[in-house]
Amino acid sequence: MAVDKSKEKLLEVKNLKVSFGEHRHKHVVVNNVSFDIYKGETFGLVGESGSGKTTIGRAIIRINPTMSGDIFFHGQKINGKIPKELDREITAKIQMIFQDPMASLNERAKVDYIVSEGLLNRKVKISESKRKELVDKTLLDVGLLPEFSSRFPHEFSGGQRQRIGIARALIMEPEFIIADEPISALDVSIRAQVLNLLSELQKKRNLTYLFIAHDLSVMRFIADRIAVIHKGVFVEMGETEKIFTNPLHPYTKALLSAVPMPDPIAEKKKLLTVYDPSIHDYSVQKPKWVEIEENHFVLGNDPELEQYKKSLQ
Ligand SMILES: Nc1ncnc2c1ncn2[C@@H]1O[C@H](COP(=O)(O)OP(=O)(O)OP(=O)(O)O)[C@@H](O)[C@H]1O
Repeated sequence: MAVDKSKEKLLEVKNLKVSFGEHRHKHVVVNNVSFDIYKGETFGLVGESGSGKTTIGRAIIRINPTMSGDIFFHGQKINGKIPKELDREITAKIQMIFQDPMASLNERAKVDYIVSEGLLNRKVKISESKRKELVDKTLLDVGLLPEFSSRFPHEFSGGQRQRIGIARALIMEPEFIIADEPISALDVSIRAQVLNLLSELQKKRNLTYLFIAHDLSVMRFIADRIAVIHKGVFVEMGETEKIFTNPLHPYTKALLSAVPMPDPIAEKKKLLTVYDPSIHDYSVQKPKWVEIEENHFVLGNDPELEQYKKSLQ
């Protein structure tokens, strides 16, 4: 899907910085990141382990405080101090699906409770019969049977548990879902099913996704646009097919050439052999983030940008 700029910008992230630690121990892990996500699209974040992808997701959902920059949802600022009413609204409208369905579900609670926990915490209560009806419907929507609601998480397979995680998000009727490596902890044989489920739900419910993954083949399948992040900084952003067929930044090229490995440390080591950040000489001029062609952004200093431009001709 090409970017349709006439569509509403659902989420706008402007010059976002996130840091951890205090004073001398402070380290910035997301540095000056800007992007928009249009309603109905899937925006992918790719980059190696530790590059800051999850931190961005958690900043949007207000788990991580932001150091500077702005995040807007439907044009309303949602980071920093915000009115209670807005906080409540976005708590429902923005949901997250987590990587590890084995760790993210409360083992001692039944599916019925897990799936409707968000509803129970809401200010406006719904009737018990309506709640049950919603749980049943949502379970069906994610391909599970309503009678599963009286069971405990350990009675399910990894794929089914991830479906429970998806149901828990969906029941809140969100508009925007942050899917943080939602299939990477699953058995290879069922990854496609869960990915297809997410695609179907997106169409049926007009959902917008921020999809975080380090596996590029997954990204190519699911994302309309992607941003490539390296050490907390965006190095390239554009339509997925364009990035795959015409990567400009050397880090993007390195990512595309490296086959993903299950062990993040091994993957990092391998990437280091194909991408050496010291190739960039930023001592004279700091790199700029520019739109090198329509909807295609890249980071570079003037000589690099010149070279990228030439390679597009
Ligand atoms: N709560 C925290 N306190 C301190 N440092 C943190 C915290 N959360 C994340 N970090 C650090 O921030 C950096 C970015 O981490 P983040 O989890 O966002 O990366 P990621 O790209 O999502 O990686 P992964 O794919 O491994 O989840 C890492 O160096 C990490 O150690």
